[in-house]
Amino acid sequence: MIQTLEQISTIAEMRVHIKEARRQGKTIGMVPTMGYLHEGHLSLARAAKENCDVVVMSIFVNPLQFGPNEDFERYPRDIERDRELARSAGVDFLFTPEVSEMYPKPMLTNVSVSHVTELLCGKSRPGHFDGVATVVTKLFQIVQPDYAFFGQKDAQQVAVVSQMVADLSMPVQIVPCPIVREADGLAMSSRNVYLTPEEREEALVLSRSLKQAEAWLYEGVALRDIQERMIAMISEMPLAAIEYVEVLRYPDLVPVEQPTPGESIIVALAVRFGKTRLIDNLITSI
Ligand SMILES: Nc1ncnc2c1ncn2[C@@H]1O[C@H](COP(=O)(O)OP(=O)(O)OP(=O)(O)O)[C@@H](O)[C@H]1O
Ligand SMILES: CC(C)(CO)[C@@H](O)C(=O)[O-]
Ligand code: BAL
Repeated sequence: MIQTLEQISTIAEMRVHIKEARRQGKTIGMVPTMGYLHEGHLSLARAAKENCDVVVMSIFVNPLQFGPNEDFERYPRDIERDRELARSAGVDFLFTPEVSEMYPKPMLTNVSVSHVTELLCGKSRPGHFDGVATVVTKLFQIVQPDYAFFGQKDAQQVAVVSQMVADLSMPVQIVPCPIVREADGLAMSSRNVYLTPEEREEALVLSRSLKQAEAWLYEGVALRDIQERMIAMISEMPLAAIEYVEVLRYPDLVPVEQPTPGESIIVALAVRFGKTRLIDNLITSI
């Protein structure tokens, strides 16, 4: 069957299609993104297609989640290419609102999740997760998905959105999906295009250090020592500037001395290479 895709840019039109899908008793899967699609995004769309009758992908670079000195203006955008990739991954509706459609007036409402937002990216990007929680709430209100697919590359985002959905009894199931990597281990990210060849080469230390951390974890190395060894390993790269390396319990993001068997542990990092901020993580248990 030929996959067709409809691009929609207004909330009103999106609602018409959602209403019709619901009338036909179809299940709706949503994949929220900021576009400039890569295999990571497409893996979410395919997972949605396997599990839902109708797949809605949103592409919206959300100004609310960017700090004043961050890359909102220069965030990569290519809607023509994205449309074709989304279609080939089984997306039925591509929701691409302008900022003026999503925020026609100054926003006086803010959705804020506490605790799990107070460290890692939440600490280094103040207000970021308020912006995420607010726009995700709004997208869920518009699309009313039964399932929403998020990548574990943004593991803290999964923890924040899952907490929000549980706390506010939102009628949607969050489906976390595994990190997709390049053949050499670099986690796929739209921001990888910013990297110079030298920065990209050095950035391989991130996935390498996470693999090493996993081995140390199984050997019973203390979590604090794992953190210190990773910092030493990444610091050997002249172009790397570490924002954080943390080992915490997941998904509540609480520091623990040593993991107990079966308990999920996240090793999470954010490191800058030149102007590019990369994140990566590993979630595992002993
Ligand atoms: N490598 C990846 N593997 C799996 N999911 C991913 C990957 N990269 C992004 N995603 C997921 O895609 C969704 C949209 O993310 P987003 O559009 O911010 O892409 P991104 O590549 O993470 O961008 P950036 O790294 O520049 O923030 C999120 O749920 C995110 O976790
Ligand atoms: C979930 C999201 C689309 C909200 O803007 C964004 O944070 C992202 O792309 O991960
Ligand atoms: N994937 C997280 C979106 C952001 O960096 O703003």
